[in-house]
Amino acid sequence: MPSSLDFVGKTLKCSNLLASLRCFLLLVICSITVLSVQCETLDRRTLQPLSSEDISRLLTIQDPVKNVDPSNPQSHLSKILIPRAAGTENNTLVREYIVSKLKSLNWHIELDDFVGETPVGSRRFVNIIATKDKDASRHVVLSAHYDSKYYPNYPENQFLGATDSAAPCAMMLDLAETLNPLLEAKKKSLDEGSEDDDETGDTTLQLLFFDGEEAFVDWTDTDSIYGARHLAEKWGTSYLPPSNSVRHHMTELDSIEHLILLDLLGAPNPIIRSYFINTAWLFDSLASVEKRLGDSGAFAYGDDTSMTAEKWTSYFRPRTTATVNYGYMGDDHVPFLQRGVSVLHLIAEPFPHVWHTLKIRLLPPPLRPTVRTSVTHRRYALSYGKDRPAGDHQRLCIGNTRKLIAWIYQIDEELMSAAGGFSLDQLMELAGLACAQTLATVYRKDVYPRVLVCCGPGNQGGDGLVAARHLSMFGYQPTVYMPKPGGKDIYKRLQVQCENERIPFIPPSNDVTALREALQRTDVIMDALFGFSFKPPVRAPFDEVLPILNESRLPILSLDIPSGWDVEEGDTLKVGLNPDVLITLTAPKKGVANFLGRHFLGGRFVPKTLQEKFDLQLPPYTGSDQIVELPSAKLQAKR
Ligand SMILES: NC(=O)C1=CN([C@@H]2O[C@H](COP(=O)(O)OP(=O)(O)OC[C@H]3O[C@@H](n4cnc5c(N)ncnc54)[C@H](OP(=O)(O)O)[C@@H]3O)[C@@H](O)[C@H]2O)[C@H](O)CC1
Ligand SMILES: [K+]
Repeated sequence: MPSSLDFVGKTLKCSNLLASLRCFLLLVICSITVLSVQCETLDRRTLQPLSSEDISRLLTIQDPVKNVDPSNPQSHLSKILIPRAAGTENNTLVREYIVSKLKSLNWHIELDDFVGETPVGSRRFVNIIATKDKDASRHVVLSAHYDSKYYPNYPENQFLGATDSAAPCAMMLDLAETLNPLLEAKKKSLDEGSEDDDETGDTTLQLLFFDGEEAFVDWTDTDSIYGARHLAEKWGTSYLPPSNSVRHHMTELDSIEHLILLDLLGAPNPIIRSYFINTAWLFDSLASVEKRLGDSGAFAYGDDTSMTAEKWTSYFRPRTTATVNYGYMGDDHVPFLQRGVSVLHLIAEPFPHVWHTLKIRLLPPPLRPTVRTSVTHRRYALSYGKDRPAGDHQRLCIGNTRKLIAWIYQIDEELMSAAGGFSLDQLMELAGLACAQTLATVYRKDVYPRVLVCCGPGNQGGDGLVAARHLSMFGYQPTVYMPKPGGKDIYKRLQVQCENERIPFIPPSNDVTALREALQRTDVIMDALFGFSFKPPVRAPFDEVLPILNESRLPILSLDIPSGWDVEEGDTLKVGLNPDVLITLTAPKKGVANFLGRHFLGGRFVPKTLQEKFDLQLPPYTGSDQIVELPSAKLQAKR
């Protein structure tokens, strides 16, 4: 499958990604070791800490990169990383690979094989259940899904789902391989009676590889998590034969100590949160294992200096009483959670920026330009916390947009008229501040310090300059890229203000070499290129700039409308940026009605008189916030 391998090489070879995979692998290995090998009782709230010897032993048992290295065609990751939608031949190939690897390690394999009804007809699904000690009556379960998203047509059907969830599956296989000698030694000493530990002796590690997690059409309660729904239902009514260690009427589900679900892991710098209070202690234990590893230098890898003992930063968002939980996401754990299983959901949130996008290099040679296609299906539902805006607001804003673009010009004009009393400087200051606040809300500065603020020649470029100044004040390290500066006096003054803040500028040029270099030193892109006055098609030098930004695979936050999108029609020409986050100013434009990323509203300057005049039903801002988050388009559709 040359196209897949080429794609993998291009996307995953970067050292920070490999370092990230490696870190997570170490972390999971160490934590699961603590859980399955060392701890005395699993439901206790403290786990026995790892000694320095334990850590070095775990690091030296096996090279932590070998199995997750996508440039090695023999790695587990390479073997799994093919399009593998449920019911396809490739899905069978991947399943056979997983099963054969685990069988060779002497794990007990059970297949949960069934036919399910999907919107595209009947499909076969097969969950893989791998148990180290089949006689043990209690299970610490580690799980991920091995299917990839189904698409009917080329090129979308080449979608690989690297983080979703090939990398987690490869991590689980690596874990099985790494821990196997320890688990076997433990079993042997228990069998020989040289270790007297009734509780851990009856607990084993179980790996669940779910099939059919992805929706065939759109994520709904019935078109998603086919494998997990089937298994949770089946296990809820399958009783274990009574024995010394199995109490009467104990179901397979009762045998699960904790179900740990890995999803969307493998991209650099994930933010992982605690979602459930009954596994918060486990989450904290993982964070402390991570600290132990990080501080001991175990994450340092190759030439990448960002993971040294002094520099590494945590993947775990600390739990505080003030932390607002977004509730749970629709994923394979839900049917288990609903039946009372204790769950730890380890998922990157926000989702990796490679997620929801297909980034496919088309082969055979000659290589065609990389195409980036928006994925039309999102597959999760976030239950919103109480502090979220009511779900109707986006509909109300967008519902009025037929005339909105004309209105927006008129609102702008009226704001800056004698009756409105505003100057452009004032509006731009508030707009730019809202944009900086959005970036700081989504991308924390210890993980995403280096922001490349890409500014266009119009007022939106001015918003970008204001945002760059505020970001610098907030402690970020912005760099401004403005290939074609606009002529207005206000932009020159804003540039002076940035220079006084010692913000570096990339010299204006039609040559994109400097941009490419700057992207190597960037953590997140702020797209302040074009706003509501953009008229397709994209002209030079921006026709070169937009694909370079997309291909960088860095997270993108767009101002007002993703650059290159038609304000009314959206990304119809497929040349626009594909941002993860959007901060709309004044009111959402019709063109972004189907934007699927996180969507904020800013521009808290529209006075009551204009809101009434233009019948703008804007959501309420909270306190002194300059922004308010809108429910995603997908959530709207689900309501
Ligand atoms: N009330 C508000 O919401 C406020 C919003 N603000 C921000 O301002 C922009 C709108 O600003 P405007 O100056 O009207 O225009 P843009 O920034 O969108 O862009 C105009 C420049 O872009 C060039 N352009 C247009 N189309 C193309 C293209 N296809 N290829 C290349 N270049 C293009 C255009 O070039 P010209 O050669 O045509 O002149 C312009 O130079 C809004 O979206 C908000 O972000 C205000 O800051 C505050 C109030
Ligand atoms: K933009």
